[in-house]
Amino acid sequence: MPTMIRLAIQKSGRLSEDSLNLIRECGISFVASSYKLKTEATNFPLEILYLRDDDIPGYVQDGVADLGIVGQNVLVEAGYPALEIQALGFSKCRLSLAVPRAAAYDSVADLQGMNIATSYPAILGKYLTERGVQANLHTISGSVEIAPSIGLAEAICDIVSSGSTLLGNGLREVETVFRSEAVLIAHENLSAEKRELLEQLLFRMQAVRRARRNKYILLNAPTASLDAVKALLPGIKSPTVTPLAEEGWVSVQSVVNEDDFWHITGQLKAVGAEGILVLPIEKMIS
Ligand SMILES: Nc1ncnc2c1ncn2[C@@H]1O[C@H](COP(=O)(O)OP(=O)(O)OP(=O)(O)O)[C@@H](O)[C@H]1O
Ligand SMILES: O=P(O)(O)OC[C@H]1O[C@H](OP(=O)(O)OP(=O)(O)O)[C@H](O)[C@@H]1O
Ligand SMILES: [Mg+2]
Repeated sequence: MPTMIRLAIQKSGRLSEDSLNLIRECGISFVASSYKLKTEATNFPLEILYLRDDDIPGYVQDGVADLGIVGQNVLVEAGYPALEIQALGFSKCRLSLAVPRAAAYDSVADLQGMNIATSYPAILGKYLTERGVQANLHTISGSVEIAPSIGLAEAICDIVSSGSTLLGNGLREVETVFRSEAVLIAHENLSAEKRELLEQLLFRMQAVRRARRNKYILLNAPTASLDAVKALLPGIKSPTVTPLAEEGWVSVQSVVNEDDFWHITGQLKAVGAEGILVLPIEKMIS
């Protein structure tokens, strides 16, 4: 039987959709069903396991799964940070300490002796110890933000993204303990065949991620402005320039980084560019 590589992803939750999208954008097809907890891809030797995210680091550490997609918060809390091989750029969030809105708070030293509710006792314990603070950590597995209002704790440490859960529960963020995003993790001793499959997957993931960070840009410019346009659009090697049917004009095609895009577009217009079109890129291979 040909070698298959086994990837564990979250069954349902904050990581699920982006994990499935990433696999699909890598050109891997499979039938996902909410009942089947294991599927095989039809066009790549990949088996997908759908699990609770907390279980994924342990399964990959033990080699039950070869690969996994999980938040760094869960990976570090489980004690296996060394399994990380690639940050994936989604599910970005932070683990923060928060106190009731009206509570006085100057510095982390104010947490000395307090009861703090969290689902991340290992990360929080290390953070407090490094700062010489001793607190009583109460480990709860969810709805942590409720703890102060029901008298369970005076502070909490939980995941924050927009901050609306804190706001809705009368809490204010006072310290960032840890920053997290989704990562690809791998078992440390993969066979040579599985390592080769991992390399192929990483190559595809990098092409997808580079494509997401860049846009394809097409524009018309007066030939007299070409040097100024070229200086703004370095492209992968250099921009493609073709003459237009109208004398004295050229069409320019290039790739721009999403972060620089609006800034560069303004400058292109200022040097005479017209008819600027911007298109998404599906894959980008260097
Ligand atoms: N609000 C958020 N914004 C961005 N990322 C988040 C947010 N909340 C959680 N995450 C990230 O997504 C991961 C999964 O979050 P989720 O809330 O789905 O976990 P869960 O409830 O523990 O799921 P499971 O049922 O699989 O145990 C978290 O560990 C974190 O890395
Ligand atoms: O800062 P915000 O944007 O409000 O996000 C933070 C909330 O998101 C997560 O919970 P989620 O909604 O995933 O529910 P869960 O507790 O069931 O995991 C996390 O546990 C926080 O409660
Ligand atoms: Mg979980």
